[in-house]
Amino acid sequence: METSKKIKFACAPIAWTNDDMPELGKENTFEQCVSEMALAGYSGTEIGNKYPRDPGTLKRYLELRNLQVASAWFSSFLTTKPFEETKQAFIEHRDFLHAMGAKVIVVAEQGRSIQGQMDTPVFKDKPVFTDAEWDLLTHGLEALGELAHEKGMEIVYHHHMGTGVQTTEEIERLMEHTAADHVSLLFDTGHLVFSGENPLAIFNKYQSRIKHIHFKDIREEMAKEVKEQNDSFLTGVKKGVFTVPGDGMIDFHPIMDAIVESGYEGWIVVEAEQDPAKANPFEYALKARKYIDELLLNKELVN
Ligand SMILES: O=C1C[C@@H](O)[C@H](O)[C@@H](O)C1=O
Ligand SMILES: [Co+2]
Repeated sequence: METSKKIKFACAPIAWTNDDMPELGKENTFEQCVSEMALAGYSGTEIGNKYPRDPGTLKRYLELRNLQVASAWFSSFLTTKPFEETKQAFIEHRDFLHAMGAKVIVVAEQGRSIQGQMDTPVFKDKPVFTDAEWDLLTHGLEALGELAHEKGMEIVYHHHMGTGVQTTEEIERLMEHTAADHVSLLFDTGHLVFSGENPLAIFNKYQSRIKHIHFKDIREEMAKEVKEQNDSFLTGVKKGVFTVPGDGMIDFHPIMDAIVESGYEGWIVVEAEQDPAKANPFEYALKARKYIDELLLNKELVN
């Protein structure tokens, strides 16, 4: 089997410092984070709160370590705020990512999201969008897609636990009601399996629209406990629901095979948020890199 060299591997800073819960990893510095990513064998990074926001400064730190910017998260509020507010914030984010050389912009709708609420049960109380909210979301995303095109970029929509686009049906509705050339999809293995979806089926169905990938694994017992005990998303993260690929219940072999066979070109980002005091980020980044190398074994590299 052949692997395009155009698949690149990145690491997300969330394993070092968690932007959703800044107390997790507050002792870890930006320079430690990017140095350890590079040392573990990754060629890219996403962007966290501790990263310098000035493109020139950030480039200098990253170039020293041969790291590129894969992308960065953007929270949209298309269902709950006037479009202009999301638009202005999006343009600022787009321009920063463009200056950093990224090609895709991660977008996740946060209208009525419970992903940041410490005490709201993630399985019981996730939002379910009304028809009117779906219209606001799909039309707004298409408009953001057009704004991204102005800079030769794409938006990649991040389905996410505790939001209005989490389940297979919700992802399908989003894909069916948005134009393929305006709205692409981010494929996050951890969120799909945590939610009870079939990641391989989603990948196979939407491979032509998937332009960014997050790899994370699930500790099965913890996921079960979060559901049974009505925990929030953040409590789940603290308990250790997520871990790096190869350390949990997901078999990444058929997933990697499907990605390679599809001719995917872009980033695969190892993004496994857990408490850095319990799971040393450098150790886990290395572990994931080793597992990915095993997944790619016997796959011939071509240009
Ligand atoms: O891509 C992501 C960004 C994080 O902030 C988020 O909570 C995490 O779960 C994720 O998948
Ligand atoms: Co993700």
